[in-house]
Amino acid sequence: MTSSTSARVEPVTTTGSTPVLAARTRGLRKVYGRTVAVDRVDLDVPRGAVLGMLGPNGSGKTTTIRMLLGLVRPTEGEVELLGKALPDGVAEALPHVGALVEGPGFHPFLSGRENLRRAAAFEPLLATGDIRQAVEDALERVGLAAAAHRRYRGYSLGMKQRLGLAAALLVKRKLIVLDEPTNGLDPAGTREVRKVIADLHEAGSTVVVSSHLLSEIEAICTHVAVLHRGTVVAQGELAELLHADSSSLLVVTPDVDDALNALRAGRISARPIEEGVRVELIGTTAPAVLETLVRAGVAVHEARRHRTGLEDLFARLTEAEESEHNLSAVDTIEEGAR
Ligand SMILES: Nc1ncnc2c1ncn2[C@@H]1O[C@H](COP(=O)(O)OP(=O)(O)OP(=O)(O)O)[C@@H](O)[C@H]1O
Repeated sequence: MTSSTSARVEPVTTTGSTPVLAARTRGLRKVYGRTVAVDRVDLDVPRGAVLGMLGPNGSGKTTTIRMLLGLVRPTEGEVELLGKALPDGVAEALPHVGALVEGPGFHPFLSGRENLRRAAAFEPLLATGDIRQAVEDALERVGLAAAAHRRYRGYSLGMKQRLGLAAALLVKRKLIVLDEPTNGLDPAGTREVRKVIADLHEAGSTVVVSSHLLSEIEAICTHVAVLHRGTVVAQGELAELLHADSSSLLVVTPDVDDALNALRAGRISARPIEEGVRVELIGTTAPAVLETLVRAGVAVHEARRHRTGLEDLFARLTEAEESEHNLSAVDTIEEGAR
């Protein structure tokens, strides 16, 4: 993980032995007029993973997902879906892929159940005789059975999301791609979606899920790809990225020399920083470090865990976005005042 404070964050990739990939992109780029929505994206989705695509609004998650599904043609680059190169392999790959993307195109005047039956009729892997049962099972799984008779037009955003998810679950898929699946859901709905994702993972499906919330990704994913301004700035196993650079404690103290002497006597590695000392938590714990310092009479004003690699990276990305947003808001106000 880089700790550079420059605007551009270097990509971090943590890969062990080469995994079998459910999806893969190379040099993916999409340009809309003057907007570069996605740029040089090399994404690896290991088979069996729950991969979270994490990024602030406008970072290119939806565009990447649309290209992954063959819904949008890349300006440049390659996409491989379940081992098939797009666009030629799309017909072969897609029946094994369930997707929830914006605007799934349900009919407003049909009920949730009728809409789902129509969607099921287009599923090549679903025999006509199995449609009714598959629809009822999917409605049940997403908690929509009681409202299935109501017209789609009257559904809340959360219910529309659930119906989209149900359509993705009509048959057992090798890969499920969900774009912001908890958007518009209340906490109970969010928990249900997480449960569905956990069940899919347990059943051996690969899941790609996008979110702008780190907490969301942390709760459900095994892998993560962080997007920023259309490029992947970090990807790999979530646990590895979270623990990268995480094992240190920042101790704020004016007694830097005493602190270093006491820690070194206790065979705890530490180095001076501007506000005190930074202690590596290798073979020791935060309470043991504090006890050592306090016993040595060091005045500890504050002690805090250093943010993990991923938390740190994501905070820097979103904070940078926010300050830019605020600046452009100021510009707009000044423009208006002229
Ligand atoms: N069809 C389009 N035409 C023009 N610009 C587009 C189009 N689709 C996306 N963009 C632009 O590309 C950039 C990336 O958008 P995208 O929707 O992929 O990001 P995102 O990370 O999914 O954002 P959000 O979380 O807000 O949905 C944005 O600047 C967006 O305005």
